[in-house]
Parts: sequence; structure tokens; C-alpha cells
Amino acid sequence: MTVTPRSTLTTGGDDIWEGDLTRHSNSTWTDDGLSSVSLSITKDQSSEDSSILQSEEGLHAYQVQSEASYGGEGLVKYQLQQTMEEVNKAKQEAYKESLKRQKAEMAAFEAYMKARRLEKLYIEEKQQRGELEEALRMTTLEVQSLKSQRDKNLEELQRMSEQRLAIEIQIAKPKQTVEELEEKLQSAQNVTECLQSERDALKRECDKVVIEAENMLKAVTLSSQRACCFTEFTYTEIKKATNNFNDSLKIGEGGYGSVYKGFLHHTKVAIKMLHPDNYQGHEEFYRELNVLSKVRHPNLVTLIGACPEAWALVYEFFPNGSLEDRLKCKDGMTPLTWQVRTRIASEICAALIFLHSNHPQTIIHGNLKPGNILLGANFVSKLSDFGICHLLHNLTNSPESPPTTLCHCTDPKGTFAYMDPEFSGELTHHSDVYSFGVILLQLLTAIPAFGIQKVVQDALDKGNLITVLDVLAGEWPFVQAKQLAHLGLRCCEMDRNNRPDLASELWRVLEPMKVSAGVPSSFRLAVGDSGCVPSYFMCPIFQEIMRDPHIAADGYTYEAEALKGWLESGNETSPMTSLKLSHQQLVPNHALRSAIEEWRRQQQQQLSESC
Ligand SMILES: Nc1ncnc2c1ncn2[C@@H]1O[C@H](COP(=O)(O)OP(=O)(O)OP(=O)(O)O)[C@@H](O)[C@H]1O
Repeated sequence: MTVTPRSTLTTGGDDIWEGDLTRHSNSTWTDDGLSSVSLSITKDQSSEDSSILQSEEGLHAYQVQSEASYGGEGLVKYQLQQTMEEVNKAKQEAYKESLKRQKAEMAAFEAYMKARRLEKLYIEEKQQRGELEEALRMTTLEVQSLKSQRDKNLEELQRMSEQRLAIEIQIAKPKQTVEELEEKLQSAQNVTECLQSERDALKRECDKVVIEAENMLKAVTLSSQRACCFTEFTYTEIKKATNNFNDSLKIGEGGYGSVYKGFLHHTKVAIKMLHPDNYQGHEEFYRELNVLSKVRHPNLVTLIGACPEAWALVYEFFPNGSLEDRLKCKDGMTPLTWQVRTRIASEICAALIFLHSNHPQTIIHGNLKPGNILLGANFVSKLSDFGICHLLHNLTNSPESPPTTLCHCTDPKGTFAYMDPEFSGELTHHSDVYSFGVILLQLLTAIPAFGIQKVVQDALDKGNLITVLDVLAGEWPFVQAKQLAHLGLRCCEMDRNNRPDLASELWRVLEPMKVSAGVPSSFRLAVGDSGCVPSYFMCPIFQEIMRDPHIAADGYTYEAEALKGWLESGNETSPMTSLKLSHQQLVPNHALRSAIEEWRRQQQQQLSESC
């Protein structure tokens, strides 16, 4: 290979090679350098050779000259030897020169190689520099774009802070308004509190006045009631009648208080004393007095009198206790026959129809249960305990038609198992129908009230009603018992509107049952006597409207004169039941008397109006 290097090599600006060389060599080049070198120097070879030639020519000239001068062989030889030595010397010199040149050549070559390596490095560096410059350019671009983004962000930030400032200003305004409003609210609250305390003071004053007025009204009512409806007893009389509230005379205990058996004016009575802890008792006292002094019915308990001083109510005494006691056969009491039970069902139904159709105020009993059905002589049943009953104004309905929509809003007060499950603060006549249904089922079965509907329903479904009928009642006529069971269950319907109507549905079934049960029919119930004299105003003996009604030992009310005559003529039995009377004392029936008088007044008024 022939290499012609450039005249000047520059690395980083430094000259590394100078000269003008022409060389022939048999060398092998690689990128890393020279692997083998075989150089022949052409330029100076000619001058070397010429000096050798020149030496040989000089030797020859010398030989000629010395042969000429000395003409002898020894001298020539000597001169030749001298010359040869010189030639050898010259050759050695030439050889040394050649070696020197070769060395210089090698140095030059090495320098060249170095220059090549440097050049390569330079190219690489240059390439790297280009790449770096490109990267730098890209980075610069990126930086510029980031800068512009940053500028934008800064602008946005600036805008946002301006907005924030504006919002803060806006917020500050409502805050101020809120503070102002709060101040106003506070002052309004202060005014309200002042007004409230004034109102409370006024309300207290008003309540006081109302209570005073009510008390005055009650006092007036009481005094007018005293005059015609009941006898007033003193506390001393009550105390004496109960033998100083002797426990042995206590016959019952209820929500209102204790009930004592007692003797007042030689008459056996039941005295209901208010329990000291019963704060609602005063209300109940007036309510019961109010109802029982105005409403009369043979199957409603008769109130004989009261002792307002002791909050005591005095009733006719019921020797046969309550229906509850009887159904439980308490203290070995003889059980009630199915006939008596049937009659009791019809009597209580009649009493309820009477209460519900009362005019102008419908009366909802609200606490119907066997404990509040008292049994007099011959087991005539009477509804008692009107302490929580409700009077609903019934101005639109006629006296005969029971109301369908009237209701009274109250807290639940009755006994749970007898309470209308639909009761949600509204008491209507349907509530009494429900309780009556439970009583009907109890008359049939004598089992506890709670869950009785399910027991009877199951028995009916299985066709074995007979298994749940109270065997102590005797042999129930099965068809009648089944009819009563169905009636009882219908009364206990959850939905009020599905319960039967007492007057149109129940009474139609119960009245014929009562007759077929063999109960004396001479004492007709008021139900259905529309336009006529109520049957219970009539004396069963004289068959006239009573003027001085009195209760006899058999529990029925007679005209006093008629019964006295009956007894004086030697009779010791009841004119109604033909059974022996336990005693011959008569208790005035004030309530019935005032009802008759009121009825008479109305009749006269109607008569004079029609004239
Ligand atoms: N006139 C009466 N003759 C005989 N016993 C009576 C008489 N009145 C009440 N009793 C008996 O006293 C018991 C309690 O009476 P009553 O139910 O009237 O009291 P109460 O305090 O009104 O009870 P509650 O409000 O819880 O029904 C009755 O179950 C009954 O056994």
C-alpha cells in the first residue's frame, strides 16, 4: 500500500506533521496502527549510492595515480587496502545514516499514526459534540417551552390570585350581612323570649282563671246534680259506711282506686274511693258523675250518690261481683249458664247501642271488659266504670243512629287485650265493638282474652268449636254458639270498617237468642222503641211511667209505691224473676228519676211548640 500523508496534520490546531515524503513500503495498516512495515526510501538512496560510487571512482583514480606514481604492486595493494577501508568506513557511515533515516521514518510514521488516532478522536469528539449540541438544542427548546409554560402558569396564577381576591371581597360582604342578620336574629330571639315569658305568664294566669271557672262550673253542676241526680254524702258517713275503710270490706281494686262494700242509710252500697296517687282521678270523678247522672239505662250501673270531699262515688251494690270474677269462678262462685251468658251478651249490646246513639252526645265507653260488667241479683248485667269514657258531640245524627265518623283523640287507656288494635289516638264506637267481640268470645269459652281470637278461629277452621266452649256453661246449643263465635270474631276484625254494626247486625242476632234463652221478656230494652216511652221508664208492676223509681234487691227498678205494695201484701219474691228477694230495702234511683223528669219536660215543650 502506498500512503501519501497530507502535508500538514492538525489536531486541536497543533501541527503534528511537516514535510514532503514519498515512500514505498510493504506495510499493513489497521485503524489501530501499523502491523508491519517494509519501507524503501527512494529520495536519498540515489545520493547515498552516488557517494559510494564516488568513493569507488576515487579509489580507482587513486589506484591509477598511485600505480603511476609508485609503479609497484605493494604500494598499490596498500593503497587499495586503504581505499577499501575508507570504502568500508563510508559504507558503515552510509549504513548508520540509513539506520538513522529508518528511525526517523519510524518516528514520522508513529507521529502519523498518532495524528490518525487524534483525527479519529477528533471526529468522534466532533460527532459527540454534534450530538451534544443537538441535545443542547433540544434541551434549550424544551427549556423554552417550559419557560413559556411557566409564564402561562404564572399568568394563570396571577389571574387566580386576582379572582381569589375578588371572591374574598365578595365573601367578606355576606359575612358582614350574616353578622348583621345574626345580630338581628339575636335581638328577635330576645324579643321572642320576652314575649314567650309574657305569654307563659298570661297562660298561667289564663289557666288559673280557667281552672277557677271550671271549678265554679263544676260546683254549680255538682250542686244542680246534687239537687236532682244523686245524694251527697259526707266524709264521716263514707268512713262509717266502710268501717273506717276496713280491708275486710274491700271488694275490688282498680285504676281509680279501691272499692269497698258498705252500708249507707241501711242500704248495701259499693263505695269507690280515689287512690291518693291517682292524679287524674279528679277528672274521672267528674266525668263519671257527669255521665251517670245524665244517662240512664237498665244495663248501666246506678250511681246512688257521691262524696266530693273524699272523691268517693257510691253505687248500688252488686252481690254477684263482676263478669270477670264469674267467668273465673273466683272464690268458688257458681259458673254462669249459657242462658245467662247469652242474656248478658244481649244486655251489654243493648247498653252499648244506647250509649253510642245517645243524643246530643255520643258516649264511647272506652274501657269495656268483663271486670267492668257487674252482675246484680239474677245476674242482670250492668255496665260500670265510666271514668275514661268519652263524650262526642253528635249534633247531626239522630238519637237512633249511631255515629260512624265521630272519634276522640286520646292516649291509650283501656286494658290491652280488649283494646282496639287499630287505635292510634282516635277512639270511635268501633273501639267498643272490638272490646265487645272479645267479651263475646270469653262468654263462650271463658279463656283469657289475650290471643282468644286465634284460639276460636282455629277451632272453627278445624270444625271443633265444641272443644273450646266453656263446659261449665252447660250444653250450648251448637248453632247458637257457632253464630256467637262468628259474631265475636267479626267484632274483632283488625280493620275497623269490617266490624259489624251493633244495632243493625248484632242486636238482630242477640235479641232472639235472649228470648230463646228463656229470659223474662216483660222488661223490654229501649232499643227499637223509637218515638215511644223508653221501656225502662215504665214500672214493671204498674206499667206506667215511674215518678219515684227505686231499685229492689233483684236489681230491677220499680215505682216505689208499687214495690212497697207488692211487699206489704206479703210477697218475698221478685216480681220480675219470681226468685226470693235477699232483702226488702229499696234504693232511690235518682239518675232514672231525673232522666224521666227531663223526658217529661221535653215532651211538654214539644207539645206546647206544636200547639
Ligand atoms: N257496685 C259494685 N258492686 C260490687 N262490686 C263492685 C262494684 N263496683 C266495683 N266493684 C268491684 O270492684 C272492682 C274494681 O272496680 P272498678 O273496675 O270500677 O274500679 P276502677 O278503679 O274503675 O278500675 P279500672 O279503671 O281499672 O277498670 C270490680 O271489678 C268489681 O269486682
